[in-house]
Amino acid sequence: MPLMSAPRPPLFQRVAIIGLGLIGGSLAAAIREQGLARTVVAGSRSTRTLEQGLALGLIDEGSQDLAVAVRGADLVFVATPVSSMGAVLKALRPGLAERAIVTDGGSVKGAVIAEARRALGDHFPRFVPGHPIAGKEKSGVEAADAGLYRQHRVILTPTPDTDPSATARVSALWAAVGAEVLEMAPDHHDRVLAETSHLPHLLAFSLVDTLARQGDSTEIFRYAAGGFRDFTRIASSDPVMWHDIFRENRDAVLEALALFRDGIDRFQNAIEHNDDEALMGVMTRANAARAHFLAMNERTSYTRARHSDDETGMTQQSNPTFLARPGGRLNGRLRVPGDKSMSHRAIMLASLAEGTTTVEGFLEGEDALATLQAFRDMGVLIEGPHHGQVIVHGVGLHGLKAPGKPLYMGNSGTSMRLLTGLLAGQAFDTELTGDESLSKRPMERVAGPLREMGARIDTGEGGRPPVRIHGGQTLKGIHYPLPMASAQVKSAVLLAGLYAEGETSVTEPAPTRDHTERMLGGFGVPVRRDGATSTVAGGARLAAGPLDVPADISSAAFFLVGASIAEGSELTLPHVGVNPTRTGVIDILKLMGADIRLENPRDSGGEPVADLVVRSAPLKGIEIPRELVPLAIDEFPAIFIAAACAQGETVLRGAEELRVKESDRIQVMADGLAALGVEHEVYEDGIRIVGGPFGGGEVDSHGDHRIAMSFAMAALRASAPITIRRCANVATSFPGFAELARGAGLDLEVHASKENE
Ligand SMILES: O=C(O)C1=C[C@@H](OP(=O)(O)O)[C@@H](O)[C@H](O)C1
Ligand SMILES: C=C(OP(=O)(O)O)C(=O)O
Repeated sequence: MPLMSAPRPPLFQRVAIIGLGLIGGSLAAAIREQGLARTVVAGSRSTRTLEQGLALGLIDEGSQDLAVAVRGADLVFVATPVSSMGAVLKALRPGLAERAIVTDGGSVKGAVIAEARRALGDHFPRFVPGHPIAGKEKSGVEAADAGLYRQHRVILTPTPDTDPSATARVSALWAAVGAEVLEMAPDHHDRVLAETSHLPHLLAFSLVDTLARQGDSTEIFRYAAGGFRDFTRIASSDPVMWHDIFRENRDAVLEALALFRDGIDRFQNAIEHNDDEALMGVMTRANAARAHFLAMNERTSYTRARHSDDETGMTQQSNPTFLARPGGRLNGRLRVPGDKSMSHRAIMLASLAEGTTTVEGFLEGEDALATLQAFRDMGVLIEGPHHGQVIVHGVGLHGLKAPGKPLYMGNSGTSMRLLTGLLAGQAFDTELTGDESLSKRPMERVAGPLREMGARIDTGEGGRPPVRIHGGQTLKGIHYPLPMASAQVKSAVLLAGLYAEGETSVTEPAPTRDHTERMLGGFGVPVRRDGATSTVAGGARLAAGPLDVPADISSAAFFLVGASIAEGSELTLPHVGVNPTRTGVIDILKLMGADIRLENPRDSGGEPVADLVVRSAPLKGIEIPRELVPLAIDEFPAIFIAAACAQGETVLRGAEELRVKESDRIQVMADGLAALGVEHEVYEDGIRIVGGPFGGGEVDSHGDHRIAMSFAMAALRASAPITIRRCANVATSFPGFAELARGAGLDLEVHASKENE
């Protein structure tokens, strides 16, 4: 919002900046640039600094007398070193107007608040402690930069005595200069900063000093390459400032240092004792944690990033918008990412196995990563993922450890439901949480049968997450007739059955995906299958072995539909899993007239795979056979788009399960179709869609990955662009979708936007 067009009243009349260095000078510059105050005054002991400030146009006036500098100001920003804050506040106090708000930029809050309370006396409620987290290695007024605070965080730490209206005005100022403002208790701030800023600075100073004191230090520095330079960049920071910070935040810094010392001792031990597992454990956990915070800082959609956001409210989510333009066709050969259902199960079973399992083709999407992270949190050493390869060092059926915090399942129903079954048999308690969408999905469907087995499980309001599982229960095998066709419920019961006395069996009303049964077999645990009933015996041991995860037919489905509806298309999708419990989408599209061929059918570790070849073909509307519904359950959003492009009507019934997926997929698809002008009628358990030409428009995916990707494909046949909102969750099942689709010929742009889900 640069100062241009319509004049608006400035936020403040007269702002006094005390201490015109990088931090104070940059705020002065930003206030100037944005027209946020009529007058900016500076107070500084140094005439040279004041002259520079005037010469650079940062301030209108300056005074060496701080009480004079603040006279008549409605906002005072103190940006002097923390150690001098008490004296500075005392010096300016006599000049403060009654309603003046005072705020600061000190990087330690507890000590500054104590000083401010003493120095300001009855004016203390108008003091708003703050800390802009921004800086450069350069210092001084000449480094002032109006953009310094843009997209940086500012933490305000008001006390119970702080006047909320003063906090609100300071917050408005920081927001106006482009910062993201958050509030935090002062001691929390000091602890967090000790760990994330003060400790790394201390380590950088210490490492450089330690090496410099050695006799041959010039040698070391001459040959020190990137690692040394990267690690010690911050040792160039201002020693006086850091001296103050270490002193003022003494307790929290010492605590952080003690924590670090424990960590470094563990590292030393592992090297000394050639403990490869411990060493790899430290580094793979560190890799994962770093990926987590990078994603958080870059505000990418990322399960682990969102987790932290939920916990701390620290960052706002970026939730991209897809803009898909009409026309085009799809051509080429493209491998879609690994199967999501199998990736979840691979991590789970490999973790419970004895020995090391190498998984190839693992889906590096958020849902599968949520499962992976959960097992890391329960002490399993997992290397990767790296180009789809994951190496899991199994801990055996009883080797999981209690996690230190609730396990976050993100957007993933499969993770939460399967884990509920698996955790019901553990000796420790666990809690499973999820994002906004998952928190609305039914969990009693798994908790119910598990309780029949003797598990103790609490679900949240209305039977939804969080799910609390009380460990240490003795489970007994049951026979459970599934009330709905759900592979997740079936799998949860079978996984609990591994821990139960005797046999556990489930009978399903219609066939659903059987990856759990097949993969258990692959790990050497026999699953007896008798018609619709599958049975496992408790206490079996899982034996590790290599696993290959084929490409996900659910992800291929978007391309099967896209190539079918866009004239002139021909696509080859290699190595797709074609387990007969998953191929409903191929059967349905073929019934509609699609031209899809399965080439090179083969077996891959107990799962059938093939290369799919699809060519565009005129589609016709059909009545979808009910028995195909569970075999295509995740593909209906894409099938609805095929129906919209078909000649005649397509009718789906018996699909009420679609209402409890990541969104209500019947209603949300119907709303999107309505936006494009596609005629349809909604039923409780399905939909009727009348095919024909349709337009563009704006569609809300409701954060549902499959809805977003389906409407992207619809653009191939729309007469105008389709804008699809809230597409971040595409990364749950199909990271890289936009690039892959674009490479095949879809005109798709991804725009960043900052909407919260
Ligand atoms: O077991 C699985 O991996 C899945 C089962 C299905 O859910 P339901 O069991 O709820 O039908 C499916 O929708 C989901 O994407 C994955
Ligand atoms: C329903 C789905 O997944 P989940 O239940 O694991 O969230 C899906 O991927 O379409």
